[in-house]
Amino acid sequence: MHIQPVKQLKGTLKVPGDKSISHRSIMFGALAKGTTTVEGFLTGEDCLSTIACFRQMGIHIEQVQDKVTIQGKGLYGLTKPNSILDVGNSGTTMRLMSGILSGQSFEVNITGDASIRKRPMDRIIRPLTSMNANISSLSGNGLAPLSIKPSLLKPIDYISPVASAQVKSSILLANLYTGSTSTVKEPTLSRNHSEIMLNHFGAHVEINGSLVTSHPIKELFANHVVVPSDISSAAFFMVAGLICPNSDLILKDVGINPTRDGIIHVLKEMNGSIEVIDKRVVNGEPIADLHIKSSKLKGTIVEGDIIPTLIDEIPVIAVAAAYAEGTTIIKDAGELKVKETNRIDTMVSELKKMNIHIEATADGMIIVGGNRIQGAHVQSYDDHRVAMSLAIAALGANGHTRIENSGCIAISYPTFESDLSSLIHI
Ligand SMILES: O=C(O)C1=C[C@@H](OP(=O)(O)O)[C@@H](O)[C@H](O)C1
Ligand SMILES: C=C(OP(=O)(O)O)C(=O)O
Repeated sequence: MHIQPVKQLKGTLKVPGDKSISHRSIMFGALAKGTTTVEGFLTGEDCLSTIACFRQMGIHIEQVQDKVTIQGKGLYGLTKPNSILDVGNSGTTMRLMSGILSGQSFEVNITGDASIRKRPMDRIIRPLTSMNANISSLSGNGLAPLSIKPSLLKPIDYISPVASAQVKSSILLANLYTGSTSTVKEPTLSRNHSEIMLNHFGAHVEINGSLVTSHPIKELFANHVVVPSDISSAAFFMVAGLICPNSDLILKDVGINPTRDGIIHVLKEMNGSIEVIDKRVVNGEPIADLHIKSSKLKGTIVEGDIIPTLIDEIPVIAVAAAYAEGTTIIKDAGELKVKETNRIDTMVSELKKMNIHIEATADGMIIVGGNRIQGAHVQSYDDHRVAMSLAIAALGANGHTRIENSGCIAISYPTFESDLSSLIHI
């Protein structure tokens, strides 16, 4: 991808559907009785991997652009796939599906791409094994490929060492097969889309702060799902609109669930002009339009309980910090090291090439803003969020930027480049 600096960004944009909610609509739709319909589905490669896996397990799924119909077969309707399940680049698919597969009466192996095979799976293997799942790492090192064999699951009261919606959801899904009550306590609350959507499908999941209780149910029932626009995708345009001069953007129908909206708080704290307009609720998920205007940003500290609510947005927050006056410190974000890449290392190495003052710390980064930012030849390391964050950094730089391996953007935001072009006024 080639990016030239821009003079301003202007217009209205509806970014594609939320990735987390899109994955869950397929999984829960497959396990529900009856026909589930989805609108606003994200056609990113990760969500298409989820569709492919469930098709391989005998679920009829029709997908035409962002409209999906799933013929659910109930909690016990999945069938043994003919070959290994491949989640591609998607950690969410691997970890949530493992919870579901632990409760099936067939044996299955799951794998994914080179990045997935380096990401920690012991974080789900441990609690699922405590639930009596027969799940193991085929290489014996806590990494995928995983093998899952049939077993009779029992409930768990799990105190999670990590605030991870993927770990929490994996346990909630496995608990559908225990006929009993399980709880998960997190160090700080992670995104709660599974809890909200499971209840929308007739489950009984209680949320008490960072403690979630899954009560026994007989079955899930099909429903209609409207997917909000993904705040993690909108984040790129929030930062772009703030750092590019004379900009004025409206981002439509963005999911602003409080377990996901940390980026709005941080950018406002940095003096960003973001107005949250027309708040409403769809399928239990709060959404709103966001009005973004160019702003003179200042540095801030991002740490503590807010981190899980903006974990995927930290790469682009680092870009905002580079354009701000003063120093920004990001702490408590060690989870960034186990994403598609080590996002602390990849962002630090590539933003340095753009003449940005940024240093890695043990659990985050320190960015000193206000330097003259230079266009450069940079790498995505096949990490979609890194690629898009670098594209945003390039919009306000001096000179041209070339981003290698930008094709990975299709993992979460296939129309990123054309959406960006639609707002550019050179
Ligand atoms: O549950 C989900 O849909 C997700 C949870 C987060 O991962 P962790 O659970 O590993 O924090 C996030 O980074 C990922 O993009 C999507
Ligand atoms: C970490 C991410 O996704 P996943 O864990 O599903 O691969 C992401 O989209 O930034």
